Amino acid sequence: MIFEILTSAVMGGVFVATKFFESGGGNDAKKIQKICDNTGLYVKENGVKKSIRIHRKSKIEGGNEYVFQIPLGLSFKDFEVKKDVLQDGLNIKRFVFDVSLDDLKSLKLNKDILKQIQSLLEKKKRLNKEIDLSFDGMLKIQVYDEPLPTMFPLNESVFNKCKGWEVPIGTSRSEFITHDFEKVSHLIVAGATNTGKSNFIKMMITCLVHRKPDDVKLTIIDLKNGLSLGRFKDLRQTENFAINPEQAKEALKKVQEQMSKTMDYLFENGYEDVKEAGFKERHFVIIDEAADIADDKDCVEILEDIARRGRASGFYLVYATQYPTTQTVSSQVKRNCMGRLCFVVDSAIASNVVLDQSGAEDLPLIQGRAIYKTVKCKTVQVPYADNKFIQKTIQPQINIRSRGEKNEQSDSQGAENRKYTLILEETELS
Ligand SMILES: Nc1ncnc2c1ncn2[C@@H]1O[C@H](COP(=O)(O)OP(=O)(O)OP(=O)(O)O)[C@@H](O)[C@H]1O
Repeated sequence: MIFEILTSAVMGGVFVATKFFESGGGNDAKKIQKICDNTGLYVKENGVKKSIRIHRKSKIEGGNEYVFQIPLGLSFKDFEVKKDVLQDGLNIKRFVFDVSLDDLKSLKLNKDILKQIQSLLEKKKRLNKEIDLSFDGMLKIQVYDEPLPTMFPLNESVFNKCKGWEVPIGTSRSEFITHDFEKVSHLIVAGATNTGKSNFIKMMITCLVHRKPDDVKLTIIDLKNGLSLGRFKDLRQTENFAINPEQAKEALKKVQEQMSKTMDYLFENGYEDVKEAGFKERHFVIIDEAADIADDKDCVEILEDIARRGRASGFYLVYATQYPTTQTVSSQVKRNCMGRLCFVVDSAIASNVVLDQSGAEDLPLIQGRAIYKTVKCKTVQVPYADNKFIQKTIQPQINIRSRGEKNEQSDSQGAENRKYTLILEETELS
């Protein structure tokens, strides 16, 4: 009996110690204050040193949030630029006992119990905390016990989490995040080369045609020579497909005409927008590498028009670029695109163009890692869309066209002829 009480007490102690060390021994706040002091993040007033002061600590999913008052004379930016120093400081030479409740339950109450506990205690892991900083009059530092996953594979269950006109954006540390085009009609997607923009667009199109096969219409402008989005060209939902600036201009003109007709209809019938009119259809205008048409005045004017009038008429813009500058993302487009998804960029200036704040230049070099912003910024890992999964998912939506038609048809055309038509492939026998 005494033996059982003693071992239970030891096991309980191990578990409590594990949790205590995992949460930073309860002293991450003190550690943050110390790091700030050591790195010069304090002021001197009349010879008296003034450091950051802890205001509140609260539990958040996956970690803790610490709220600090910062002394007059320091700015949020001063702390933001020291993010790496703070994060490394919290992780320096720290080990935790990686012992879960299940591990403890697996212990057997016999004479080997001490050996079993010893082997559990040897099961150590290095701390790998990540932090996020924000400011709302107070400095908020979120300390997460685990880093974000570096891979979030796309599968059908990810699509099933979306409702209405939502598409997956990714997972943050605490939640699955979607973008709802009915709430925020237009989206800018930016990031340096090879960071995951095209993957996001492919994933988004696959989701839309899978979830809304009869209601979604697509204009796809793939200025990466059609290489990245070519597999969507023959979807029955694709009304326009362009691979160069001339074709892009043609496609955009058609979209603008359609949009104007819809606006006229809404006006003549006294509707405020397509939602009120009960229209189910939504038309997505998707441009991958928009910088290539950013100096074409006609194209830019149409894009600005879509960004301005598209919400009411059900035309949604997805504007992706590798080069976010004030020249490639016009102020009109930007003002009307309240959704932003920014992968790592090369400078704080580029981050500012997309997000109106720095931060995306400091993202880790992990493909698919991005900052998503509508109102607040959230760091996410975007789902990775395997081409085989995409192909399998979109296959039922692909029109089969005759070989002759395939050769004849210019890349930007064919929408009207192709819509809802099944044209069988010619064979030697036909
Ligand atoms: N969400 C993701 N998770 C994991 N890996 C990804 C993710 N997105 C992209 N990748 C990887 O990164 C590679 C480049 O992705 P992608 O083609 O989307 O980049 P990009 O930003 O469009 O590049 P570029 O502008 O140069 O065309 C992909 O081939 C894939 O291996």
